[in-house]
Amino acid sequence: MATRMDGRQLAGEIELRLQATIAERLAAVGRPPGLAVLRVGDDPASGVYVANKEKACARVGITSLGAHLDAGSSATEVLAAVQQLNADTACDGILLQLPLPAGLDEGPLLLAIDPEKDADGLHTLNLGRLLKGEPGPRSCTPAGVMALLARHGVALSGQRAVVVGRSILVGQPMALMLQAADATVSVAHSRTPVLAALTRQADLLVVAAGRPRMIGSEHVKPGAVVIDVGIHRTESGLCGDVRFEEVEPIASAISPVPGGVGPMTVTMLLVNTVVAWCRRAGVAHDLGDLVP
Ligand SMILES: Nc1nc(=O)c2c([nH]1)NC[C@@H]1CN(c3ccc(C(=O)N[C@@H](CCC(=O)O)C(=O)O)cc3)C=[N+]21
Repeated sequence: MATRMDGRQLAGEIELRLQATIAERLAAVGRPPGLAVLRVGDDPASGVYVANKEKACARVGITSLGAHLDAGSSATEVLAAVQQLNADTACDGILLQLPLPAGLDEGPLLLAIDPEKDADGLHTLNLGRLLKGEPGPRSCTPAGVMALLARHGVALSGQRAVVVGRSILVGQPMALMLQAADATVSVAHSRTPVLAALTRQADLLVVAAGRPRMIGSEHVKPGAVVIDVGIHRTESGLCGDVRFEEVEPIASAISPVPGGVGPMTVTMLLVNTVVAWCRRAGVAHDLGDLVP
């Protein structure tokens, strides 16, 4: 039976660290950290995530500077909101909640975010920093996966890792972070021939394909570590990209949905915000084990 990789537990522990980091530096900086979640329209799933992020901010002492524009907003209006947050000295982190309503192109809007306030790590400059191994905010979901692996003592050097999914949000930065940790990484996607033949070679399997319950026992080498990044709302509740009940008996460790990667994503967003707050104030932080 596999070890369950409990993201809620680890997220809670990191939140305690953030709380202490903030409290110890509050006098030196002179104001609390601020995180703006910029939401456009009313995607119902986004509503839940935004609410989770705001609650987490309140727990650790980050001020939420939420901005909610209506679904019919023009690109110019969203851009103006981003620029206002860039200029706001009380704002250390900006997250543009995706997906945007149809008709709004996320590309130029993500590029408009001040890279030093890019709490999501999705700006081209920060993706480039990751590619080159330079410090900077890292994409929250893959950074959360790395923290979960470290916490469970999963050694990556010399291991074969397979990432299923090649999105800019998760798959691509995940592959780069695993390579930086000396894993040998393959990236599979919807056009990969004989997916199971590849995934069965993996010592570490990270599934971020966005297809409910697509990965089963036939895809997994006995003893592998399996990370499920998917989250889907179905009639029978939340599920991931992995058939948990099928894979758990053969894996050595597995992250559940919910309670695995999701809470870690939120926590890494807070970490990026607190690190940016320290950097902008010229104060040292103690979170270097979580983001470079
Ligand atoms: N710019 C941007 N950055 C994101 O990081 C981003 C985004 N847009 N758009 C949507 C996705 C999705 N996402 C999640 C965050 C938290 C949970 C989370 O807290 N999940 C809990 C349960 C949540 C529930 O109960 O519904 C868990 O897995 O245990 C899930 C998913 C961030 N995303």
